[in-house]
Amino acid sequence: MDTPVDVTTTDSWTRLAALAADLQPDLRRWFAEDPHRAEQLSFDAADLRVDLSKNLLTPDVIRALLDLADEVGLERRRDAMLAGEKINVTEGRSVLHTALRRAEGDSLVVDGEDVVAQVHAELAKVYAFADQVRSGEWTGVTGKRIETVVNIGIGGSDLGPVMAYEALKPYVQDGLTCRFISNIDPTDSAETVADLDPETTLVIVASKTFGTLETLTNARLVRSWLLDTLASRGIATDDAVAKHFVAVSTALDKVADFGIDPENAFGFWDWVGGRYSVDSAIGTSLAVAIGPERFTEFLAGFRAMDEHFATTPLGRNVPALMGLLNVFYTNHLGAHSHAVLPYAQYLHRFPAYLQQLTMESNGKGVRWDGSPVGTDTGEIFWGEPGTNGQHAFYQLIHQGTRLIPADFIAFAETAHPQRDGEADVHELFLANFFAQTAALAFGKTAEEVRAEGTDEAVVPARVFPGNRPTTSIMAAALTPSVLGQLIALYEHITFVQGVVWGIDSFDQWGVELGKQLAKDLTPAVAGDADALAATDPSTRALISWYRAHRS
Ligand SMILES: O=P(O)(O)OC[C@H]1O[C@](O)(CO)[C@@H](O)[C@@H]1O
Repeated sequence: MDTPVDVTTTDSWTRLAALAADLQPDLRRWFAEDPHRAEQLSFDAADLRVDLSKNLLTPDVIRALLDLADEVGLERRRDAMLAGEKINVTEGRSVLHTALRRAEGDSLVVDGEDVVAQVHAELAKVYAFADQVRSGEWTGVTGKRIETVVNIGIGGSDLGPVMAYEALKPYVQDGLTCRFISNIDPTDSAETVADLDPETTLVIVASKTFGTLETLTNARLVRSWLLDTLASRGIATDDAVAKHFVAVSTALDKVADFGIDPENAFGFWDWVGGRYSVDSAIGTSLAVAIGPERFTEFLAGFRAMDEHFATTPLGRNVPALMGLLNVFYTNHLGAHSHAVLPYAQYLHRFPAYLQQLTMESNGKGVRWDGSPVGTDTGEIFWGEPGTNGQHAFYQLIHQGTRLIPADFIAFAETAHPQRDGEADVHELFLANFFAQTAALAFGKTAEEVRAEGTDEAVVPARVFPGNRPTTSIMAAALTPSVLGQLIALYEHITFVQGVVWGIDSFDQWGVELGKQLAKDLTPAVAGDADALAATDPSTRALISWYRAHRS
């Protein structure tokens, strides 16, 4: 195991701290003094156009960030990940989500297995299944074709599939719909199946471990709903589970224990983290919805970004630059959170997806060798689609006291071109996208406010300080390939930050204690007096209050 570099002891870290202390952000002046700024800080990464010029970047800061990458061995660690070295040290695993999108015929041998060949063998099974469902060859017990696919999973087994399904709605086959159940709140499953016909419903139970309480509970609830409803119609249910349930997991033995025929199960591998798995068989619901051809394009998009990340010199390498920049904001300029603002309604679940990707990956307090990190790690990712956010929280980004770097994402084309009189509505939308980053960067001075004849008493309230950093990401259209590119971009940004901080971005031990305690507390919640007595005073009082108030 490599010893992580303590980033705070590097020369470039010290230089960055000094640069940050002396930094007098002035985007108006920086653009005025350098007519090439926009062009020099805009990059192409696969089909994405990424403009970093409205960030608080100076040539000295860029140089120091690139030196930092050097000092922490970013390229070496990237190459180690891509080659399948066991860089997930706390779990002793390789980190090979990039192998999920390697081209057919490529080869990558890890522990004696060609993982790319394994990936394509499993993809072929997923595609054959998707084709059967889409063509109507796969039917339910009464011979009806499938109209609704219900994916039951949580975390990475839910957020990726639901986000991508929502993003790619225009590509979904007519007559097919996907729904998603994740929460153990019984409301989620009850509401989701309430108006479904079990005869035309297919359930995908998606769980890497097949041991997740929420997913298995929901799967049992939906199985009971399906069997009971069929039985109430006088339909024999002997084959119902086989016809209406399939599974995706790395634990195919547990799938069989649940009662799902392993023939109807799609596998993946422990070298894929849950939050990095939407492009594995975990994306089966998406593959059914958009079809194998589009799913292949989705994977090709990831691959194009992987190639950019793997081969582009760091000075033009977009995930590297964005990851390094995020470190600068977090550790040297005091930013705590990061907004992601897609100007695309179809990306409305993208911020939620990124929350798991970035915060489960980089919310760590020790390095991969167990030593404490000497600096802040992890950013709090959040966001909503534009323009909804503009009328809700942008006030704080424009005029608040906190520094909130923001990524704006937009597409040249819309799936729904419409006119409102003379106006092209997509252009009205894009005008907002362009306006917001300009307003955040350049602000409005007191003189400009006064020049509008504003009453002096309210001038301060109407000043926009500007110098609020943004990154603009654009693509021609939100296609399956472009979505894959966007996801891979953020996967690699997350990786870069993790390398700088010296942490294992691929474990998630921080979720375990709560799970364990929930299990331990279940008897107390159900009324076991001894179990209740063993809890702490606050928890005991809360559970007692609950027991006194339940109906
Ligand atoms: O796919 P599984 O094994 O059900 O896990 C679901 C999610 O739970 C977590 O392990 C966190 O508890 C995530 O990392 C994961 O995506």
